[in-house]
Amino acid sequence: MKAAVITFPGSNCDRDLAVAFERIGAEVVRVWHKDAELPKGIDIVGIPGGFSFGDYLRCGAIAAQSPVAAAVKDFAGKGGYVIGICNGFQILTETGLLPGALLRNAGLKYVCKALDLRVETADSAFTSGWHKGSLVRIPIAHHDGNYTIDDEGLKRLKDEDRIAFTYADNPNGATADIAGVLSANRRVLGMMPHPERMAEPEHGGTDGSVLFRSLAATMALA
Ligand SMILES: NC(=O)CC[C@H](N)C(=O)O
Repeated sequence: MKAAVITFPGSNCDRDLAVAFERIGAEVVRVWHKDAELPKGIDIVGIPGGFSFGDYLRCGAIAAQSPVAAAVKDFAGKGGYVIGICNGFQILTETGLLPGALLRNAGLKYVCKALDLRVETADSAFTSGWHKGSLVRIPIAHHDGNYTIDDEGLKRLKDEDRIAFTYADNPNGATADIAGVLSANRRVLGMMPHPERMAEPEHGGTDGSVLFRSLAATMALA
């Protein structure tokens, strides 16, 4: 399995995401935001958390205009797997690869804590290691995590079983408690919580590692 991890000016979880991929045996190639092409032969792109371009304009808006974003759109358009975590999720909504938008937290404060998520579907390469309804503990760290989508978009996500995770106790005002969503082909995941920060016993828990192990199992079968 070969993973590309992208770094933007202001990314701060790129190394952590690379380590999480390496722990499942993946070869990781680091990609700079100015690269207009992704490395050959990759199975998945990881867009890490952080504060790309200082969160100016809107979180993820400038990153979504970078040369690498066009390459990621092309990769996803051909059925490639992409995971965007936190700022990565914000970037994926800004590119249009995922629906909805991440607005300022309802409480207007940066929230940084571990909390419980409910796995809403096990039908994806990212969540197949859990059961629908599993409760998992994974941390959040954001000020713009208030996932917002109109009624029609929400209905579509529900009808197509594309809500990956919800918050057990909504920390940011997100529509329908949504913490993570899948693309229509189920190969692009965006999520505000950080599975790479809860992936080793030293992190205080290993629930996040299930996501990476699910991916490894899918890739092994491919
Ligand atoms: N941890 C992160 O990726 C932060 C995301 C984003 N910049 C926010 O604060 O909302």
